[in-house]
Amino acid sequence: EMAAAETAAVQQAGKVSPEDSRDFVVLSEAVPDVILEVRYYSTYNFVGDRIAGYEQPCVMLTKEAAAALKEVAADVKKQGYRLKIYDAYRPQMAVDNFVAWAENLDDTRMKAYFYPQVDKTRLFADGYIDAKSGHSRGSTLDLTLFDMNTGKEADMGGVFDHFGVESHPDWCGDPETGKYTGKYKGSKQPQDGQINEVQFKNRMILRQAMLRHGFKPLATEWWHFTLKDEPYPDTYFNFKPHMK
Ligand SMILES: C[C@@H](N)C(=O)N[C@H](C)C(=O)O
Ligand SMILES: [Zn+2]
Repeated sequence: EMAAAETAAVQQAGKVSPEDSRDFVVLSEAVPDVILEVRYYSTYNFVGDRIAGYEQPCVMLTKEAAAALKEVAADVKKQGYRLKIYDAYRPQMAVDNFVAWAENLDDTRMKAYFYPQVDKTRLFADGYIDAKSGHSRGSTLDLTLFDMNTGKEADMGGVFDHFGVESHPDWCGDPETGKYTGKYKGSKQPQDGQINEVQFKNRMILRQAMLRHGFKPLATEWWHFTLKDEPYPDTYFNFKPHMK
């Protein structure tokens, strides 16, 4: 056990125990406007089972990330949307569950739904799942827009955790300029999975809102963002998400 002085020194150095949830908030309390669909608590995810550590249908983030997300929620609300959250803080034990699942190549129960074109052996190598995930640092989340006019999710031309090039933010357009091209990286005309201009623009509405309030994107997944100034860039937390 750590001596009190040692604990204080560790805290001062900006380090924190992976079990310490003190700086985390429950998202539905911090940002009541969000809609939750906790896919790793359910079995409708790329594994097909509830994921280790998800014992409550509860979503947590660092208080810093939640504060930024609250601004995003207000921003998109003015545009007629709410935020729908699929995952946020993810304990390391859940990521370890993904790794163990990936090692069992016989288990492809959910392939048709989540990685139809990508070989299971490539999911980590191609950047769709990380063995050390930003999600475990507590300031990363997966989300989409919910359109309040239609009462449905905005049409993104693809769904959360669809692992494949069709989910790359530069699929069929340039996310830097927001311009739709219908092509992949300016050249290849996609045979399958082409998204239309409305779908590309919907991805951009989400992306622009997230970037305006301090988040950065990921090159492989349009739904995934990390707080740029994340408070724990080196800590991979491992407590189970819980209502406080
Ligand atoms: C598993 C998927 N939802 C995801 O979060 N992928 C990124 C790359 C991660 O594992 O951090
Ligand atoms: Zn993610």
